[in-house]
Amino acid sequence: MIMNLSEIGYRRVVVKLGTSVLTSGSKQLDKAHMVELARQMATLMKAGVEVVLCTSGAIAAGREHLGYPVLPDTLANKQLLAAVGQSQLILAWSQLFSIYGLHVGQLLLTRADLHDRERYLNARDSLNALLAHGIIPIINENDAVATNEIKVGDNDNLSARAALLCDADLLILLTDQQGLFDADPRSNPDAKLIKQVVNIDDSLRMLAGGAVSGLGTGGMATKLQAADIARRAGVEVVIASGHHPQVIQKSVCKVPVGTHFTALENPLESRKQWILAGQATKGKLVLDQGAVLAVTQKGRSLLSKGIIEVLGEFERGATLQLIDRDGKEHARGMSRYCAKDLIKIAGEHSDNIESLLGYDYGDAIVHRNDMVVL
Ligand SMILES: Nc1ncnc2c1ncn2[C@@H]1O[C@H](COP(=O)(O)OP(=O)(O)O)[C@@H](O)[C@H]1O
Ligand SMILES: N[C@@H](CCC(=O)OP(=O)(O)O)C(=O)O
Repeated sequence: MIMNLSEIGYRRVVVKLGTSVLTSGSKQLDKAHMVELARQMATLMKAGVEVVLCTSGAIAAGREHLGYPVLPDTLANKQLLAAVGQSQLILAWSQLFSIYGLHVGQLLLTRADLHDRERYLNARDSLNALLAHGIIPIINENDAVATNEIKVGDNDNLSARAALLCDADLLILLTDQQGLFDADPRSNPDAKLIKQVVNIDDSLRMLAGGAVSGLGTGGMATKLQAADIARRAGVEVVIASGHHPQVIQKSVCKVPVGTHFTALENPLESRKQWILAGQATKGKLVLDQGAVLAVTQKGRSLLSKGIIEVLGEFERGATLQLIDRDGKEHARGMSRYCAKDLIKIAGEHSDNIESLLGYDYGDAIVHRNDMVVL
């Protein structure tokens, strides 16, 4: 297939490779296939498209290197395998890209690096510096040190956050299926490929199941979360098979492949992207119907009057999920009050905040500038 790289529509691309692609379903890294993927990425770099690689496979590589016979069970064992495997993985990528005269630079991130605004900006500078020098940034989660508390948890979400971090215009999630199907194709042979997605809603989320076997994390459910984060920030997304011929080139040249997600025309501003992508949610506020309407339809801040219940323990500045009585999440945002204060003022008129607490940080519990409506 001849592709006209001069007509490429994208400037900066994040490619995420799942364990399923890197091992081709086996118990070891499939280096023959990795070299083909490296070749496709190198071709793009040479054509002037900047490529950021988000690679899984550390745990699989660790298991291969140590001859570990069974899947890791405990967190400590996963960390052990990731510590051994990450060095094998980056060595493999470094050798494979060197065939094409390219250098790589490694960034191992945790949620904490994306949570803190200063660290977030530092990581962004480092990514930009690598790209400015024609070096391929290779990202993975820092599994060896990350506990569940500070883990992003899966590389699909991590790659979406990376796409925001480096202001990419395309995110390509490569896996062992042709794309998103209307049911898990492993258990439903008649499942149909969904070629185009313009809106991610609950009915679509219902179709996306978890990972079924091996070392994959999250299955299609986390890929859909990643696609949602990315497209809200104005990044287009492709989910496709990592074994489809020329899949990376085709995605970048807009040749239809897998499932394509259109980006929102009016992407979130950078601070809101950070709220959505960087933070772990620490608690939930249950809103009455009027508050849900005010927040989602009228662009208002959340006031104490509309809060029915406060769930979880959190400090001021924590990111919270704003949910309705049925538990459906409508928005996410940063709270100007801690949980203990909110328990006292929930359901109360804003005028009473000062008398109830002895101080007040303003009427808005979650200000609309600190909120992302989902
Ligand atoms: N609706 C769906 N469409 C496609 N795949 C699905 C769907 N629901 C669940 N899956 C599963 O998701 C798996 C891919 O996710 P995962 O195992 O985490 O791969 P990776 O290692 O590439 O991230 C597929 O093998 C498939 O069984
Ligand atoms: N960070 C882990 C992979 C986590 C993950 O999300 O895996 P996958 O679902 O295969 O993309 C590793 O390198 O093994």
